Amino acid sequence: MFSRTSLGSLGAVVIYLLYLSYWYFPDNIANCFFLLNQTIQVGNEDAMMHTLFADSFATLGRLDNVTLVMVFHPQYLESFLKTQHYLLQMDGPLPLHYRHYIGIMAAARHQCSYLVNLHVNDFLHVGGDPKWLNGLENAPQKLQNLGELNKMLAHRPWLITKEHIEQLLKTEENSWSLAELIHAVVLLTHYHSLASFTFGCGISPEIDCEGGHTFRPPSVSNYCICDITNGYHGMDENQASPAGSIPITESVCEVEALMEKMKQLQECRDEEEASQEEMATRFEREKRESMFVCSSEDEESAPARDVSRHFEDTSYGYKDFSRHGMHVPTFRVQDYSWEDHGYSLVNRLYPDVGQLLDEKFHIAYNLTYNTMAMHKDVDTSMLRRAIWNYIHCMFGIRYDDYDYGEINQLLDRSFKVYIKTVVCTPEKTTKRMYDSFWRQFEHSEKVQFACILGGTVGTSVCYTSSCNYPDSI
Ligand SMILES: CC(C)C[C@H](N)C(=O)O
Repeated sequence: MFSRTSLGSLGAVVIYLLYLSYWYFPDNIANCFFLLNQTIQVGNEDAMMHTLFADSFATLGRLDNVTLVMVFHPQYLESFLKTQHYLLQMDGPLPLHYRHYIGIMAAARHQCSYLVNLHVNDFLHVGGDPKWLNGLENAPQKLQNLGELNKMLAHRPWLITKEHIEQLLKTEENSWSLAELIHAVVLLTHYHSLASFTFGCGISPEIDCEGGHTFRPPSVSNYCICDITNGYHGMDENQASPAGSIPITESVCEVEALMEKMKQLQECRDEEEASQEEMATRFEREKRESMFVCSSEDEESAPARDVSRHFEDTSYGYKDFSRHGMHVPTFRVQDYSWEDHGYSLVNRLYPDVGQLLDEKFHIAYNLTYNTMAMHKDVDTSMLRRAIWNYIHCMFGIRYDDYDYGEINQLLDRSFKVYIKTVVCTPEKTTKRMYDSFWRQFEHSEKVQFACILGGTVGTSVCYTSSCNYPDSI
């Protein structure tokens, strides 16, 4: 997949650089919501991790913070990098500068200046016209036409209709071919979900990028500098207990209580089965309630000026829809599924990508170490499924055979606030939200959860967009 030229020596250079940075910045690497060097042993002998770092470096020409955080889950990272490499660098319908520009448009839609900046550099590097970076109105009409789809995919994918797709294919002069459009849709969704991952883990810019000076000055040594950029300006009630305002002893019990609930639900599952009507009602209830989940920090804010120029209609977001009491239609997964619709459509028009995405979704869904915080040998499938289905539920996607009553038992409010924010308004995620759920879980488990989020966001948009393509294709 990756260029293997001198990969061995390149790998050695990367590891050496990492080793150096480890010694240069002890305790100060605040690349995300937690300190990486406390949790990842960069110098350990994990061969897969080394290979991944080297591959990532060879492909991207740098080792970015997304890779450093995602490497907690090497299997997922490998699949993620492979997909991204394919989308950005391998033969494909769209020219290279278009691909990066679409990445910019998608990341900007979620106000993710971290990803925007990365792709601005790449865009220029592959010969993109700097004028386009002054705003979407300076880009070719063909890309401007994609703005509407970008907006809907990011915020309300269920509103996309066959007409939206046809429009793009038909606009005579600036029309998209089907293959180009599929490439664009996959890029858009890839970057929408990566924006969720980035904000969900609080990933900050690399040291050499704008805003990337992440050293912690001694005066603010009790919290990570990225709090400042997230609007968390000082000490608060959480200070006494790093895990949140609930004392640590209580949050330890939370893990046990959650495990106990999982056990009870398993027993109930074996005993009684709710009727079809009851199951449908439970889904609708959960979907309705999910619209009203919001955090106390949820305020209106205008998108950062420098990022908003890459898209139009800045006021359009997920929130408008819930505030105005609009309705998210229900899609039964039996009628609209990635397996039956998305996968084959993507594969037909952009060979291999369907396969790569499918693999990524499967890894995200099935990834387990059978741990829950300090507990080992736990079957976590029930919890992971609740998370997966809850996210789909927010997008109106229903699994007939799933009892949505389980969600309320397993996911508490602070957890739902975090999920909802990361999925629907990722730019509003704060360190406080990150800290206040699953207080005793490992950071790697929270990152794992962010991978699941990425997987499901991608799947959701595929579900809803794949069914709207013209019959003729
Ligand atoms: C997301 C986490 C609860 C997953 C868990 N650590 C597992 O290995 O399955």
